[in-house]
Amino acid sequence: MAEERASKKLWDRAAWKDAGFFLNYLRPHYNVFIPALIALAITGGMTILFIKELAAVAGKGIGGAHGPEWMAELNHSVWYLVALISAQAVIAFFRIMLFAKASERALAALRLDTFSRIIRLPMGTLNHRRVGELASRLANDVEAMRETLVVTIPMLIRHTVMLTLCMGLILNMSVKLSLFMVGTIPVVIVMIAIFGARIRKLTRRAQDNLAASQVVVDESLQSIVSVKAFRNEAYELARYDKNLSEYLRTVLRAAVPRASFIAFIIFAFSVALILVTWFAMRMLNDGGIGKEELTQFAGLSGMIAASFMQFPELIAQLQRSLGATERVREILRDETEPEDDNVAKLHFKGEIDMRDVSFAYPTRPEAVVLRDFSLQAKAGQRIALVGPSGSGKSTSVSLLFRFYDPTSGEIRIDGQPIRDMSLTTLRRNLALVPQEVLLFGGSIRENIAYGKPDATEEEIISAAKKANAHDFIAGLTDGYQTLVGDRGTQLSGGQRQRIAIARAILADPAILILDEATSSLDAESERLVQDALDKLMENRTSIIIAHRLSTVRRCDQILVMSGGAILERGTHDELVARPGGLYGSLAKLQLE
Ligand SMILES: Nc1ncnc2c1ncn2[C@@H]1O[C@H](COP(=O)(O)OP(=O)(O)OP(=O)(O)O)[C@@H](O)[C@H]1O
Repeated sequence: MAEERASKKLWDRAAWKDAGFFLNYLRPHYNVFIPALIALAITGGMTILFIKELAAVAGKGIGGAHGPEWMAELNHSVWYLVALISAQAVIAFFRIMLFAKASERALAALRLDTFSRIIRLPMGTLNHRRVGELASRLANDVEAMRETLVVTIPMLIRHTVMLTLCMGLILNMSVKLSLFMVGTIPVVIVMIAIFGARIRKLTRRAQDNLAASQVVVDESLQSIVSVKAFRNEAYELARYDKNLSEYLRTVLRAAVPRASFIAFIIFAFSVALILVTWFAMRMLNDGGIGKEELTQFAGLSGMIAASFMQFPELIAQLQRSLGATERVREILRDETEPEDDNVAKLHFKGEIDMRDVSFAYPTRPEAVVLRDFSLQAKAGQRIALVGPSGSGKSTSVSLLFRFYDPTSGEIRIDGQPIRDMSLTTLRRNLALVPQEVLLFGGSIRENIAYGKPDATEEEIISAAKKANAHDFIAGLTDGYQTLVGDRGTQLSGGQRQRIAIARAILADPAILILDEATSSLDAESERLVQDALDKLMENRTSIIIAHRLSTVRRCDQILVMSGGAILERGTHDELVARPGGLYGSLAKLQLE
């Protein structure tokens, strides 16, 4: 699953090349980032100096130094140590601040860029990629990159500097002892390589299982009403339990190599310690090394071991981050819809001509959803689309918005092919009042102004009045400033619909698409909504995905769809009069 793809080998050159794109975001902050890197190297070096001096003083003291001269030397060393750690603390403060400044700014720019790409992706790509996956890229993958930049890379640099310095210093003290100590390391490296790979693989699988069980939690909580209504709590629990059991099995399987690995590492390090101590004591006995040097050697060796132990985790984190970087990079490479927000405003008359349009969704090219679909509307006409669920009504409308392009045939508005128009001009001339209105978190005012962000207060109120929404809004304590909660749940269906109508009135489109609500409103609410819709449809071309005969009756033309093709077309009276027609039988059913 995702994790499998997320991790990249360190020697994967393509992945590194991909990761290089991030430097473009970091480059503007080099003036801060590079000093931070230098500060990092300096503080790493200071830590080593600190350990070296501390160990030397201890070694000399334990080695038998005493008297006033020694006390003066000791005091001198202590002052030196205090000065050293104070300077280190100050530099560390600035280093962390500088790192945060550079990397957080670069990452914010990357997040903004990524979201701007995602939101401009064409519908086809959005369907293909699934919204949850895209959201997770923005959240998790960029977060993984953040972790790497703010924690992993600084740690890697710090430990590399420290390792190199320590090695240099101990080699300088005693080549023999150093080589003996370093000789124990390859055994540990081989064991890490063998056990580490197996553990990582099993851990990754366990994480996937855990993620799958999390999906069950997310899904069932999102559809909690259905779960409860069907009394399916036990069913969901069983699904969760199944994934959890798989996780448990994998995790426990991973426990065996993990336990062996940890036990072995502890054992191997202890044996190495015994061996090195034995060798060191022999050297001390032979006079090959002094007591002061020996404690220094021990202190620095401790630092080497501590740094060394960090590397496997740091490298694993770097590999995960390389994978995450690649996935973010993929989005940045996806082709987006053109940005043409600054085109001059052009108001259409509203003449629609869809001719012999056929279409299949890019995700399912074998399923033809529209066949030779034709729709002609003069400016100001009302056209109804009726037909069973899945017959292609919504699809034909999404072609008008150019969410997708037809496989064959042509769509023109005011005689111009929409393929040649700017998307902004096209979509600013269209407005959609959907069946189920979801409001954005924000105030009612902002929600109405969504179709025309620069609208004045008067325009907003006038639109709300036409939409029969002003009275109920004015009745709320905060009026137009009332915040609609998570997706506007505190407002009733009819109220939300009237806000959507006000939004469309304000946007003043030449062409209106109306997806009639199927859920029935109470009589009063229905009357208010219908009346608002009638005002909205005045002087505009309207395409109505219709479910009620009352609306259809007054339309200039009705297209009866089935299986992506138009079976019948005409006015209500013409269609009812047609013997054996689908519309006629539907009308009969509804009227009876
Ligand atoms: N994004 C998509 N990707 C692939 N197939 C799709 C997609 N959207 C819809 N379809 C398919 O296209 C066909 C027509 O769907 P469409 O939503 O246009 O029908 P509809 O007449 O509007 O139905 P309803 O009245 O239920 O909304 C259906 O078979 C549907 O499964």
